[in-house]
Amino acid sequence: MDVRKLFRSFRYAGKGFVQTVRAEQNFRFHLLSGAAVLFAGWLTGLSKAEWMIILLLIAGMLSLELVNTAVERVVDKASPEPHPLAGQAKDAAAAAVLVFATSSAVIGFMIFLPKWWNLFN
Ligand SMILES: Nc1ncnc2c1ncn2[C@@H]1O[C@H](COP(=O)(O)OP(=O)(O)OP(=O)(O)O)[C@@H](O)[C@H]1O
Repeated sequence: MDVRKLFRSFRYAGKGFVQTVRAEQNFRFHLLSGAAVLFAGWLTGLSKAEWMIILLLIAGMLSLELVNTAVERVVDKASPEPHPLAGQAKDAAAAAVLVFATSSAVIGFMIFLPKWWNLFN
């Protein structure tokens, strides 16, 4: 196993993460939202299973946003001029983010709302 190659891959991944934080407002929004959900989870108190679901949703959301950014970059490079297929590729990637964000929000409310309800009743 080539350990240097492995570390190089980690470095490239870190670079991609930092570049996306700098360039993409949506990604910064999702990062902040994820941090807010973690804080809310800490305040509310979650079971181990609930923490695993929340962590999976946050990681999934951030990963999808990174892939969406990659699609945008590739499309911009491959098709700088407007083209219906280029538009469809970007719209499909954006739709993937929206589908995951919506289901994550619903699952998040299903976890948090009953706890908050019990807290205030
Ligand atoms: N090369 C293209 N050909 C056809 N339509 C495009 C093209 N580039 C972008 N579009 C259309 O414009 C929309 C917005 O694209 P754009 O790349 O500007 O995304 P954005 O939402 O502004 O992303 P960001 O602000 O994260 O860069 C796309 O979803 C697509 O419908």
